[in-house]
Amino acid sequence: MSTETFEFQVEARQLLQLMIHSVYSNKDVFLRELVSNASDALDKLRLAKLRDDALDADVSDLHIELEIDRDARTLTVRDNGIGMSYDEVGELIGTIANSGTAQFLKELKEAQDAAGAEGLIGQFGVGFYSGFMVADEVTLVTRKAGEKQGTRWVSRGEGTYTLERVDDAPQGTSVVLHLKPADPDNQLHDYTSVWKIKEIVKRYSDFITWPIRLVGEQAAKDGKDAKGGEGGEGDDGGTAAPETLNSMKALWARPRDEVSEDEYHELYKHIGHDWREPLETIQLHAEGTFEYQALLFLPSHAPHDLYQQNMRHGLQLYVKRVFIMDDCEALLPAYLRFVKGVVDAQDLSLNVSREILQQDRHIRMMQRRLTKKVLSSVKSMLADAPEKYATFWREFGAVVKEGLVTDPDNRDALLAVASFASTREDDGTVTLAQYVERMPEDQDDIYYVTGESREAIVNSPHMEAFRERGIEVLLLTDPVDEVWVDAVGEFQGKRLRSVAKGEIDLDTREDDRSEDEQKQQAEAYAGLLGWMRERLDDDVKEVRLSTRLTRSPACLVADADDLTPALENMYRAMGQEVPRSKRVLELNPDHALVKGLNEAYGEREDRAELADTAELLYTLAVVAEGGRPKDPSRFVQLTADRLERTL
Ligand SMILES: Nc1ncnc2c1ncn2[C@@H]1O[C@H](COP(=O)(O)OP(=O)(O)OP(=O)(O)O)[C@@H](O)[C@H]1O
Repeated sequence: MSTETFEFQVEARQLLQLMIHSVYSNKDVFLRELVSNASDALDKLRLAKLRDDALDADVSDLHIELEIDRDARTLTVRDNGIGMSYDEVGELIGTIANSGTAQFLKELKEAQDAAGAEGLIGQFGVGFYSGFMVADEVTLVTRKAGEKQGTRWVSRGEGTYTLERVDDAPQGTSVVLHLKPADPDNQLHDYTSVWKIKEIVKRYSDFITWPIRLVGEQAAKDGKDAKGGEGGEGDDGGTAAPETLNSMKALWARPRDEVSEDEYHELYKHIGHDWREPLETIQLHAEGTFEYQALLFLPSHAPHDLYQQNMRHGLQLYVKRVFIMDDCEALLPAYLRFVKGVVDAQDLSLNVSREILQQDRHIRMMQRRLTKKVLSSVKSMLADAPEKYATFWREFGAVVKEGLVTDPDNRDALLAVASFASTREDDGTVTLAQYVERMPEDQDDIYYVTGESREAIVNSPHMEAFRERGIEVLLLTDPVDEVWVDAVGEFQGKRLRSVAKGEIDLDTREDDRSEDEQKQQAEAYAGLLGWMRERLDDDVKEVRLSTRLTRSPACLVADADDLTPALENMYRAMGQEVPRSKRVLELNPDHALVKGLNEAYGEREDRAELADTAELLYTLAVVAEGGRPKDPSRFVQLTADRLERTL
């Protein structure tokens, strides 16, 4: 058979280099990764056979084998699972499909220290490549279930790999690692040691639901040594039955006090494809007519693909201990798509499909229950483990808030755990309940401001009167914030109000201007305001005096039920037609520029010059809220012209 040589895709090559020069200090985990892949392959074969009994594959003794050959210095990880076709090997092993990988590699390069790199590496599909941490050559032989011919893949991890068709491949996949010399100073242990392999399996893969067997001469020999026998050269001991190294206990079915945190964490890493510890473990046993067990994990970091359509969900569905599917999106609402774990149901058909799940009444009940359980766990974190909660909310808050719009049934539970940056908090966040609690008695509404970043909004003109009066304002900077505040509307009877919308009437609070004075002022400005409205007719629907401003000359506000510019843009980005809504220009009657303009308006007949100033004032308001002037060069020209006159 001919052997073809191929080049790794660029990203794959970069990742391999990282593996070879090992950014990851704990090299033992390579075995966990290979066993994890083998276990997935067995799950897939069992399922494929279940769906198609005619599939030419033997599922009578599905298992994983580990074989040590000390003389050849090889360790083999073998499964009799689904296998891969010739093309699949090239696609799956030669390239990296994960779109976040480029981003990951960039970040990895930027991560100065090894700890940072270790943290990053766990998020990506580097599983198989981790073999190159301990081996200088890897050979993979595989045969896809139902196919006659197999494939051999060989690589030294240096840019190329070879592929060759083979006739005598057994069912499944075997990965032969040609081990590097042991180097204990760099945590590169001797992986031909039976003791070491047993230890690693016990630590990282005990819960794997398939038997992991130690086979071959070395196993028998060392096993005998351990029992006190002479062992030694020439004793082949090959007749001993293979030993199963893992307990295979489904962790989700065991009482919580019998399982250590470490064991849970290893399961999380297996199903979550994450090398880091989870933030929280949540267990649920539902008894009754529809029985199921769930073991859910909240990760400690948001994955890179959290906002991508094809994001890999981390929920696995089992039916009576049989793995049915990965990425089971029907079990939790989309706003909890980052939750990983296992749900094992007793009374579902093994043939259940995604389409059926979407409509199944029991699944919907399960989804409701699991959602409530996750939200109540977050609530407990908020109350009892504020730092954990802070991490959770920093990583996932923006996604969870989607639920405020899409899941009205759980809105109260979501509002109870949601928290927000605020003008009163430098780093931390405040919940709505806390906000209301510390609101002064004469304040009726909950105020918020939306925008791209804290820096961009905290000093916006709209905030001036609030700052002056010490009124707390929530700083909402996630795109979804614009949407949920409208959908939710109020909390504990208090309206949620944007500081940039509608007329803000802070006058019920002690005001420094009497009503008479206000009236006089209104009359004094009436002419200017009317004239400006006409001049700026293309952009604004009203020009009025402001109660918001203390330092800036002008700002733009929307009417209470108008869309904000950010929302308009969002709808347009989604392809919806929305008319551009004109806004209201508010002027600060205490600002010298506005006063001067009003006087000039009263005195001058020729208003051409004033019209330019009015336009400038409007554009300043646009710029102040982070917008772009409609005609930037004209704006610069007008400004430069006026600056020049001040010299
Ligand atoms: N033993 C195996 N049997 C069958 N297919 C395998 C085996 N090992 C790997 N594969 C295939 O190769 C793909 C890539 O494996 P790899 O370990 O690089 O990443 P992964 O398992 O998808 O992700 P992660 O590393 O995050 O677990 C797998 O998704 C699987 O389709």
